[in-house]
Amino acid sequence: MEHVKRYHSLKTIVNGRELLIEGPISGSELASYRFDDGLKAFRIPEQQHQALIEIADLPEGRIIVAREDDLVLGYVTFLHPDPLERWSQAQLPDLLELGAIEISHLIRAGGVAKKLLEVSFADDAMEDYIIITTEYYWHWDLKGTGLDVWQYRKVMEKVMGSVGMVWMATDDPEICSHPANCLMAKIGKRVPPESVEAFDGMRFQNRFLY
Ligand SMILES: CC(=O)SCCNC(=O)CCNC(=O)[C@H](O)C(C)(C)COP(=O)(O)OP(=O)(O)OC[C@H]1O[C@@H](n2cnc3c(N)ncnc32)[C@H](O)[C@@H]1OP(=O)(O)O
Repeated sequence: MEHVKRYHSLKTIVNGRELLIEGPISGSELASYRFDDGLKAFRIPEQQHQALIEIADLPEGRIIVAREDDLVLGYVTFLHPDPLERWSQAQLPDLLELGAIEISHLIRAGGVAKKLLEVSFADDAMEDYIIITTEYYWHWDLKGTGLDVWQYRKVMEKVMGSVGMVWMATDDPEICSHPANCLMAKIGKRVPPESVEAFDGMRFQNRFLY
């Protein structure tokens, strides 16, 4: 499968900061930007910056950023699922995982997460993919936001739902281990039925239990 990446962008102002939301961008572009210290939800900022640079250059990888001049203040990643996760079992070339979305405290609750996804899905190529995201409450910044798990889950549903990602059932043990965890997905218009069937097969692997 050819992974087509078409650049889109938009401008917005949050907390007096003029932001450019753009992508997919290349690894070398990302390397030329600074990375905000507050982007530390998944790894220390330097390591996360490096990880995103590598994802940007993967054939299927897509990084969309929110930046003020050359300072990255938010990002979202899309790539094939980790080989250790069940979502990679069928080796679907047209399945991408929204692996991480993070916005700096400096500009949170200003609509930037939703705008990152708006720019991500502005590319018609996204209609060729099943896009999934796995929501685990232990990845959430409950302390920083002061939200409880259900309030945070609501925020994630609003962010993901803004581009048509919907909750989907699964018997994945990690997801089922807490009721606030969930799988969300969007199946693109041009995804063939065989891929959807393979995805459904990965969602339910313990049918004999029911
Ligand atoms: C797959 C994964 O990556 S899971 C992990 C997700 N990432 C994290 O938890 C990292 C730390 N958190 C963050 O980076 C951010 O808080 C995010 C990504 C969760 C949200 O980003 P933001 O830019 O603040 O979200 P955005 O402003 O677009 O808000 C989306 C909706 O949630 C609401 N919202 C956002 N933050 C809050 C809050 N703290 N309290 C109440 N509502 C909130 C917004 O008002 C908006 O609601 P609306 O659709 O009714 O207008």
